[in-house]
Amino acid sequence: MAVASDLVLSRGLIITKNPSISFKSHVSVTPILSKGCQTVKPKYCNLRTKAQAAEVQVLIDQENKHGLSLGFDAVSEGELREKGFLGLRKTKMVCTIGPACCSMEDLEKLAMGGMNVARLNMCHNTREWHLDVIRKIKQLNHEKLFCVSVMIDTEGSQIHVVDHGEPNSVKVEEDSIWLFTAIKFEGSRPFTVKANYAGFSEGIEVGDELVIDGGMASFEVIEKVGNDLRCKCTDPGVFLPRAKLSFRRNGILVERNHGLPTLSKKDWDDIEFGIAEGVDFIAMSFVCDADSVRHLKKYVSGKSSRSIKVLAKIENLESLQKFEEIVEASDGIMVARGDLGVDIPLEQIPTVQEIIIHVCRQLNKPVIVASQLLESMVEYPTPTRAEVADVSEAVRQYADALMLSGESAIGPFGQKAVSVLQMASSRMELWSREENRQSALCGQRQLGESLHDRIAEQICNCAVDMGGYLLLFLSIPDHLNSALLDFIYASKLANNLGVDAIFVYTKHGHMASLLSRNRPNPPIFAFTNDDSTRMALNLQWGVIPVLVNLSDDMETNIAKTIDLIKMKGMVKYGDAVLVVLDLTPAHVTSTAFQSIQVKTIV
Ligand SMILES: Nc1ncnc2c1ncn2[C@@H]1O[C@H](COP(=O)(O)OP(=O)(O)OP(=O)(O)O)[C@@H](O)[C@H]1O
Ligand SMILES: CC(=O)C(=O)O
Ligand SMILES: [K+]
Ligand SMILES: [Mg+2]
Repeated sequence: MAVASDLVLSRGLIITKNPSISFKSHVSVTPILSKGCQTVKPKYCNLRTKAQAAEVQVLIDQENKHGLSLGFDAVSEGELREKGFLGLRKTKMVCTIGPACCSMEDLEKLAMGGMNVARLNMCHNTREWHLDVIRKIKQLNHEKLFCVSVMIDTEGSQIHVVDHGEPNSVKVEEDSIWLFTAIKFEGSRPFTVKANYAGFSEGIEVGDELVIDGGMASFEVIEKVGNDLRCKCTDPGVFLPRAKLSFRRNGILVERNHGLPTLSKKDWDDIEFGIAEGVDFIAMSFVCDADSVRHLKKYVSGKSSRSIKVLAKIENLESLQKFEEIVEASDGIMVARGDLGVDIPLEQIPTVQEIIIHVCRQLNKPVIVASQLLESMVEYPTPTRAEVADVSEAVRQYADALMLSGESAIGPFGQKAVSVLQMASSRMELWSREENRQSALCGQRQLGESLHDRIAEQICNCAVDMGGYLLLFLSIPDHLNSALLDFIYASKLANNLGVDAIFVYTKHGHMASLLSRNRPNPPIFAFTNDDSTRMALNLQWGVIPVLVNLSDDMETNIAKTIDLIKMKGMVKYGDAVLVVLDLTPAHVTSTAFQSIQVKTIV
């Protein structure tokens, strides 16, 4: 670790003359080589001398005195130093936590690899197990300065297999006869399958088709005995544990809602538990309408003073049919391709995904693409080329986040899977930026050379562009319109001026999300004094949430945050920052305090 002559700053920053200094592999410890040594990353390490380091110390003291401190997470800080502003990954990563990655060490490795949100699927494991994982993540956030949000994903009401007589998968032979029942049986009983719900066969007729997991195997119903179904295999395959059952008549899905509520008693218990443990997101499985989402949102906001975001999972036909109203009612969406593929033909998934992502952006809701992104990595240490193409396509479509399921929960290569997501998304983001730049070049030629001239030019260009956007966003609720225009404007300005970063000061994260919605090239640093806003913004494309203590005097806040970031070596002389204000001091009632400024670091 550091030697006596090194200056150890806050948050693990060390100024050292020793280039061979070795650190425990912890990203928050960043050696900054002082004068006389080779500088590792000159662009972002502009702290060279002890005098400057002393200056930083003064600033940190000031920071403490004025109660203004920057809660940067260790991973973004490290990534920024290493790769610079434009190198920061924009697409967020959600990892499902399971037995393969629930130790403190494994969670830390996933966090260091860039996991933004940890997902707990309440279908599996015990309350104690979930509690243990949540506490570990909170402890890591606290002790190691990570910023990993926690999501619980409800079990929901769905017909699935609870027992097929074997611990693992079972082969299904052509023409074999099987009994599907809701009655529990002891030990192994060949050719018998227990479903989780007594009414699973309601409305089903002889001649209907019973499909396993959207096509893993198919049967014809040949006899109905009470609630049980006797079936003959027509398309051989395999039963996996927890396989899902659906029914088709003349090739069309038999839609049945079984009278089951979207949230069962167990789901409500899990939600209570999540609220009590301070989770950041609740993902609602098998949503069928907007009302259930509104109901849960209202319930949660009445129960918790923190803002907990409710995400609706689009994973059945009903949710697909009403998805616009569901998107509007929710705080975000998950394209749950696993179960969706049980309800709709697989070939429709890619277009459905693209449409959902598009609508989510239109309505300004973050969207996660989930399931089977790197499925082969549950078993193998490298992905298939097709999987990398799928990940890249989701990134190109500008999804906010990508999710790993079994790849991290049960697979031995979870960290590798995270790094594949990281590399594939960074690569595609770079490509998309280049593509956008090329298409922008086909339009107006940039005339101005100085920043001042470019600002004047861009104001005029953006005013024209805004006309086009107005048409595009007519379907957006009225209350969003005026704010939207400001932030479309800000994002376009940021892209066209080539600023290095956008700083937005925000309480509830709304303006940060409006900026993110426009997918600007520079990263969006969202400074907020609300911890739950910070954790919620973790899911949004291109947003790096930073916890900060803000005073009522915004100009001083801006000056101080820029100073602190500069002294931390994260911006350098000449960098241009677009500063967007969305914090109206308590004593001001108008929105006149919303502003956009371009600041050059001096
Ligand atoms: N906490 C856990 N304990 C044990 N196994 C888990 C856990 N979480 C996930 N898994 C396993 O990882 C695999 C993928 O997990 P995941 O929960 O994402 O499945 P899913 O079926 O796509 O989700 P959902 O049930 O919400 O549709 C499953 O095979 C599941 O058995
Ligand atoms: C993630 C999930 O629930 C699904 O894909 O079905
Ligand atoms: K679930
Ligand atoms: Mg599902």
